[in-house]
Amino acid sequence: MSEQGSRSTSSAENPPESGGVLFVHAHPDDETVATGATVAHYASDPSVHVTVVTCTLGEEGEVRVPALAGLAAQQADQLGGWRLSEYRDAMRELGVTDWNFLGGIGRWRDSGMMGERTNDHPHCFWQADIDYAAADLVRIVRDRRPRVLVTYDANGDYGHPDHIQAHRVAMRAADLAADPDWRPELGEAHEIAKVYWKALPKSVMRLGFDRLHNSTDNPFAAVDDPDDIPFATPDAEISAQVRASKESGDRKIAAMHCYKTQIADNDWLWVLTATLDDETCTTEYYRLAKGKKGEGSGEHGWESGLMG
Ligand SMILES: CC(=O)N[C@H]1[C@@H](O[C@@H]2[C@H](O)[C@H](O)[C@@H](O)[C@H](O)[C@H]2O)O[C@H](CO)[C@@H](O)[C@@H]1O
Ligand SMILES: [Zn+2]
Repeated sequence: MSEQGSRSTSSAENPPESGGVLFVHAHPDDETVATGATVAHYASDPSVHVTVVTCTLGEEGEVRVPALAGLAAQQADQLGGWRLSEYRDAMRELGVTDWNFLGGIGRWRDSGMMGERTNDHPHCFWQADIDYAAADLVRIVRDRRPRVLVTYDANGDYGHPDHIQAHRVAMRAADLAADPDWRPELGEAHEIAKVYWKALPKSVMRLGFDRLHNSTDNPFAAVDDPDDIPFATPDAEISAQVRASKESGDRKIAAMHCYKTQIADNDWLWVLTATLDDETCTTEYYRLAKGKKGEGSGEHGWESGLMG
């Protein structure tokens, strides 16, 4: 039994070098919104062990359910516990049993948006020493021995401090886990074969940008040209396109519905989901940051999965 979740298979059923995939995310809901269809896809594959590590409880988040407003950080400061319950429901919808919080539940606090006073909180993730925080992830890597790691790029996708820190800690842990001379008491060294960063192709960004143009809750309302949106990736730099099955897509949507405090019923994410076809919503993209690209196909030679 891992610290918080329970491993779906014992190491005997899940030999160390089998196709394990480790997702490292910053807040409860990122694993679903950013990679939920991919997580559900592999969680349904008996030959792949899925491990999710989330770095904070999301204590500084907004509360988009009026009746729960009192949970906010500036009031009862109980949002972290509430988001933990949302997270556990979402894990169930995605079919993930091996879920974990970095360093244990509550170890690292949500840092708030870049530049906010909360970035200085002594227990926030943005203040974490990288090697110190990475040690807990090395322990998980050396125990689960995944073939693939998925996290964010160096900008943390969109520049949130916890996302940037999740990238730094995940990449550092991948390096340290492979070094047999580094903290051998944390387990036998293990080298992760492939590292992917979640990515959004510019072509998909443009499609979403146009569809959101008339939405009342449009986070990109001030942007004139989708090419000015910094976190989209040129299609040619994308390595993998994971087209999830309808079942995995349905699991992603069900998991998104678990996060009522973060994704309100009128949220732009639902507007986008409603206006795009199912396949666009449940197709997720990745850039290969380390390792050998598997066989690709189509116009861009994209891989269709991560485990090749
Ligand atoms: C998707 C994600 O990473 N969400 C973070 C983010 O949430 C944003 C924040 O509440 C901001 O104030 C809002 O304007 C914006 O709409 C939200 O996406 O930052 C939160 C605080 O660190 C974090 O809890 C949330 O998970
Ligand atoms: Zn986040």
